[in-house]
Amino acid sequence: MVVLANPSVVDQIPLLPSPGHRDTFAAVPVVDLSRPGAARAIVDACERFGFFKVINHGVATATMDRAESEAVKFFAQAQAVKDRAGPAYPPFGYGSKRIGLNGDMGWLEFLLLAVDSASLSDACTVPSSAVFRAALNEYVAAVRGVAVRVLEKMAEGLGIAPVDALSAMVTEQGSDQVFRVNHYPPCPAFQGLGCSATGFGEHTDPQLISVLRSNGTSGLQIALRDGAQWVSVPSDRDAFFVNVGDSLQVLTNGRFKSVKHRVVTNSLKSRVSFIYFAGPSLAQRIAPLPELLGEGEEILYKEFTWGEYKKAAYKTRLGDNRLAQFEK
Ligand SMILES: C=C1C[C@]23C[C@@]1(O)CC[C@H]2[C@@]12CC[C@H](O)[C@@](C)(C(=O)O1)[C@H]2[C@@H]3C(=O)O
Ligand SMILES: O=C(O)CCC(=O)C(=O)O
Ligand SMILES: [Fe+2]
Repeated sequence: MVVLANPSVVDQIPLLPSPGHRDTFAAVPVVDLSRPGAARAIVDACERFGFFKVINHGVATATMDRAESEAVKFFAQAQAVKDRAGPAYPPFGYGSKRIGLNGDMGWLEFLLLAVDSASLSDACTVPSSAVFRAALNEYVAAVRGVAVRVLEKMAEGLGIAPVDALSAMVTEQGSDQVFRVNHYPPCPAFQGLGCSATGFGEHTDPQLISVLRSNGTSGLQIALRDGAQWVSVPSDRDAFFVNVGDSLQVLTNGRFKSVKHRVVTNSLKSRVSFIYFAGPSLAQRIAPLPELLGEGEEILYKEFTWGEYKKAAYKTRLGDNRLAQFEK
């Protein structure tokens, strides 16, 4: 007989097939940010998968380790203490199991935080520990630097001038940057049954790009062939993983794919991930960049601002196709 750890809660979380060795995505595109071919490699990966791994990014291991160990300490606190840092919605803070406001549930707890310029927004006092905050601020400044370099290389690879054509959307005053720390505790309830609890259900990220770093526990999966196949991304705690978001799909008129991804929980090990979501200012117009349109190329999307898209996105469920309502 299988005894569920806490049936009332686990029962509300959808199940996914447990990943097997054959699902491993060994061919994750790897972009070496220190090499001249990076720009071309980024464009190629964004066209093929909307996803790639970044190595030789220059971020100190100590910066990543410090942020991770402080996050582990935060999540190890008593539930009542963590709840004082919540709720996550609206608009920022600690949350557990509920993702968004529309009924999505996952086997995780998280901190959802606003970023102003290159550090956590002072308007949000969570997390309150000065040591944790300092560690996250150092990490956020570094990962934002990686996002900016990736967007610069992307512009170069796409042949768009100036070099900051894309990155300026993130560095300009008022850009809408979000930082998320996810903790997926082990979920042994379904061990041996061929299924696992969903950590974070399938979705695309609405922003331009997201830059993810996790501890050594795998769980992230991406969809290939328009969702026909799910593959597991081998974890690499020294690398960053970049997702193309919906807004970048629109700016490139569908040339770059906003990648569907999800997280499957591990029955024995906990996963800790940091995700920096690079969004533009609310007023930023999101429409295919004229420089990227071929002669006579059909424009696939109605025009909108990031603010309009974000508002619409927050009314949707996680797995919804949020861009559908903006297609022509
Ligand atoms: C169900 C939801 C959670 C989300 C807002 C939404 O209504 C649809 C988009 C979701 C998402 C996915 C990527 C990021 O984790 C996130 C912060 C974002 O910008 O869009 C989440 C939203 C959230 O958790 O608030
Ligand atoms: O935690 C992860 O590894 C991915 C989570 C994610 O996709 C998200 O927070 O949008
Ligand atoms: Fe995501």
